[in-house]
Amino acid sequence: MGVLDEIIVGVREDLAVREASLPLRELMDAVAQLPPTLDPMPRFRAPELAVIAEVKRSSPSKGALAEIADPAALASEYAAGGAAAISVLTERRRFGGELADLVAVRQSVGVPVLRKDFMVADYQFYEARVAGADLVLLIAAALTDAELGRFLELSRHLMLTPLVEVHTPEETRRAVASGAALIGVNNRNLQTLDVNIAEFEKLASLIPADRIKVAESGILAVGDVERVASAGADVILVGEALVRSGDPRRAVADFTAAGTAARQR
Ligand SMILES: O=P(O)(O)OC[C@@H](O)[C@@H](O)c1c[nH]c2ccccc12
Repeated sequence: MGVLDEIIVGVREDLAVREASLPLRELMDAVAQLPPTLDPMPRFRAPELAVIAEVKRSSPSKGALAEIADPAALASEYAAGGAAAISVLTERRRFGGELADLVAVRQSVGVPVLRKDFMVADYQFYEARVAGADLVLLIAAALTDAELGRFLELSRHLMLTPLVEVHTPEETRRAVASGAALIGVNNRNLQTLDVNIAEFEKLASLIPADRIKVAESGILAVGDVERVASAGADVILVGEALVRSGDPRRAVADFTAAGTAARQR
């Protein structure tokens, strides 16, 4: 079993516990009372490179990355640096996150918030919406075509913007065929955890011009930002480099400026 499959086993166990204490029916009732979500697409379509800045405590590949006692404070710094959106990892066992982090972040920033998790059941989408998410991640490698189609539909129904993540040519083809407007190339293979930012360069050419392209993972320095921006990234998703930077506001601003300049060359 690869790392992705192992993570999903744990995700399903944790999900069963939450579902037993808060039934889906109650989440569905709560959804009806919510204000509309924020639409990230206008900013993602702007000429400036967009940075999705991630709140990430640890990862299966690197272990502990940063303490992050106050995710809301970190997110405020990201927003002040010009982040187009904030990603919050809510997976507990391997990434040290929880849904409460997303609730706190939502209350502290005015930009769209992505629930970054392993979405495998309807329940998680209702949960994301009630917690205040505007976007959700759909990992093509973890979903059948039928599931992908169903979750895209459910996202639309809940006014959540889906980010469909791919890592192979075949997954890219599936994501394009699904009609997803926002497609992310994960430079990290989630089964082996190998990272190579050349993955974005390879797969970006398979994504039609009418979709928004996101480069995810392994973007550690300004040179990496320039490289993926030159290869056509509209958006970058960055965790490690920002949580370890010491000055997250500045780091987001620097990446945005470098990527924007590279796009204009
Ligand atoms: O910390 P990095 O290398 O900048 O990566 C951020 C983000 O791309 C990564 O956390 C990620 C991308 N896709 C995922 C799917 C699940 C968990 C995590 C991820």
